[in-house]
Amino acid sequence: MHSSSYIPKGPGYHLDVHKDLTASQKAEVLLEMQPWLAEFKDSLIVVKYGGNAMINDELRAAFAQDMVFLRQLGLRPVVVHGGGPQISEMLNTLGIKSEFRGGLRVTTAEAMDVVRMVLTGKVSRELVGLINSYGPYAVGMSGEDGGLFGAVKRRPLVDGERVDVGFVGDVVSVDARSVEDLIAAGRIPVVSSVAPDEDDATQVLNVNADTAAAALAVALGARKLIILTDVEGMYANWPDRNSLIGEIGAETLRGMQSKLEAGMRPKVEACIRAIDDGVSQAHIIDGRKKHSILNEIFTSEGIGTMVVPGEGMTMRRNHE
Ligand SMILES: Nc1ncnc2c1ncn2[C@@H]1O[C@H](COP(=O)(O)OP(=O)(O)O)[C@@H](O)[C@H]1O
Ligand SMILES: CC(=O)N[C@@H](CCC(=O)OP(=O)(O)O)C(=O)O
Repeated sequence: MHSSSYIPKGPGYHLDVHKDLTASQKAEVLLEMQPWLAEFKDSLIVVKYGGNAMINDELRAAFAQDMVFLRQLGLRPVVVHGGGPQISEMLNTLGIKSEFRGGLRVTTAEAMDVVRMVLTGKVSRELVGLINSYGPYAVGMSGEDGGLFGAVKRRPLVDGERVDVGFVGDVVSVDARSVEDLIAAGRIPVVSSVAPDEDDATQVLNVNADTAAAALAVALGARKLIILTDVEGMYANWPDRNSLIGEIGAETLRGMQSKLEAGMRPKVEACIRAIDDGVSQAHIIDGRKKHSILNEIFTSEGIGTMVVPGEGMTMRRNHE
């Protein structure tokens, strides 16, 4: 059960939250949205919601509300979710050991069952339920449904060597028709990153959710890919907090790729892949801040790190 103090259900709720603003200040806030609403109305936006950004009920509720709000404003959000910490917790409870290599979970057959159960059976169900508590739009599906994803086994480079990480896949084909059908019906598709193995129809593979989100954004011809995570964005000199990147060209980012630490690596790879294949903006933003996605889309200064085609880099000043 969620406490009623933070679930903004009724129209009266916001009156209390914004009691310190005058009527004209409230109107100013709404009006700042106007040019961005004109720009992004009807836009298809793929949002990657990471496990580390799902850390409490309040954040999860705010995210669900944002998805419904975007949909009601006429945008077309599609959610691809992760659930790494939730998978680790379940593996731990079941006494199954798991480790990461090159940012990917080494996935045994036994662990794969748990990955599928947690992502499709638990995280997806909870997210769909929460979104639908604000408006009945969300429909959950996995990369296995309607032939959405096809994947092949992935062998990442770790310290210059190819390593076997088990049943881990990379998406190599996307048939987005099932997702497009849902969008056309006014739904918010909520996709979990499990995909059938193209080399063995009886096997499913564990796909990093950043990778899956990028592949889907490309296949749908999305206007934006937005990756929510547990940092403010990408830092040029991690962990120097004064080095938060505001905007960066994909070519410049490509040159920084080899020096990146785990965690950020799949996100940067996903952003570059999306931009290379026609998505015009990819963002890494802070999922620990409530409604960060609204700040990204509807304010002039935006939030977090934006990746665009080409070269160059500007830093983000005056961030919190
Ligand atoms: N250059 C960087 N900028 C920001 N974060 C970085 C960087 N390099 C590594 N990281 C790490 O990446 C983490 C985000 O990845 P991860 O924990 O896998 O998130 P998620 O669960 O949202 O997918 C950050 O919390 C941070 O520790
Ligand atoms: C291959 C691989 O590592 N898969 C991820 C899938 C979930 C995921 O990506 O979750 P986050 O977005 O929360 O990190 C895993 O098993 O944790």
